[in-house]
Amino acid sequence: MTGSDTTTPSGRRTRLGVMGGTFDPIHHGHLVAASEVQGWFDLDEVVFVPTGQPWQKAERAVSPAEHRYLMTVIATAANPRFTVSRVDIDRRGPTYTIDTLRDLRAERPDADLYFITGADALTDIFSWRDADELFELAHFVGCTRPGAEMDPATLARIPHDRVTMVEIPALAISSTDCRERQRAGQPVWYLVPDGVVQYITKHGLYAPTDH
Ligand SMILES: Nc1ncnc2c1ncn2[C@@H]1O[C@H](COP(=O)(O)OP(=O)(O)OP(=O)(O)O)[C@@H](O)[C@H]1O
Ligand SMILES: O=C(O)c1ccc[n+]([C@@H]2O[C@H](COP(=O)([O-])O)[C@@H](O)[C@H]2O)c1
Repeated sequence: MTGSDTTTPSGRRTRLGVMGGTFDPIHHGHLVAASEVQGWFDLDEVVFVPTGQPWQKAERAVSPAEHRYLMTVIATAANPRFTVSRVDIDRRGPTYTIDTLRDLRAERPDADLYFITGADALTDIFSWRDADELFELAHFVGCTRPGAEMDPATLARIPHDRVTMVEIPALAISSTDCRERQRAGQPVWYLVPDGVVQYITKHGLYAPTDH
């Protein structure tokens, strides 16, 4: 190993977790998953990357990117290892993870990338753009959550040294559930960080008429 590619005090390459999501809104399931994977792989940093245009969610209205970006900043602000990137929201057009990983690699050539995703999202990975190339750019970490186990046939198609499944504490929270609760006037306290509850209220997100 040469001096130019070692950037941590221990001499190993930097490990950068990448947590991509629509985050409409970000919730404690996302934060626990990122925190667990950070510890599991001893990641130096986890960068949260809100999607610009999530093309596979085109059938439903998604909140404006700036709202989703700011809620992600609020939710991650207290953790010194968590950061937020604008690469996907500042790129025009549909968001593809292949572009996310290329952009982050250009920004951080010193780092090994670990893309963190839910098992449900990982099950669909061969429908993503340039799927086979994704595994050359990052190690994939699939988080299982209740009701979202990984399809074994899909798992078998991923190069075995480029994917790890991690069982995280069961947090059956989804953004869909948070939006529906807010629309129904039910509390979202403790499902999302306090600052995100306040942001949702302040900006009138997920109002009853807003579907
Ligand atoms: N409770 C959870 N535990 C672990 N991973 C999760 C959890 N909720 C979401 N994820 C994962 O986080 C990533 C980003 O998720 P996303 O922003 O789409 O949230 P979501 O709750 O699945 O949203 P929606 O209900 O709107 O589809 C995805 O890879 C998803 O699988
Ligand atoms: O690259 C693709 O074609 C692709 C298709 C669907 C989802 N993704 C990524 O998967 C992550 C989770 O997406 P989502 O829609 O479940 O929030 C997020 O980073 C998306 O950009 C990527």
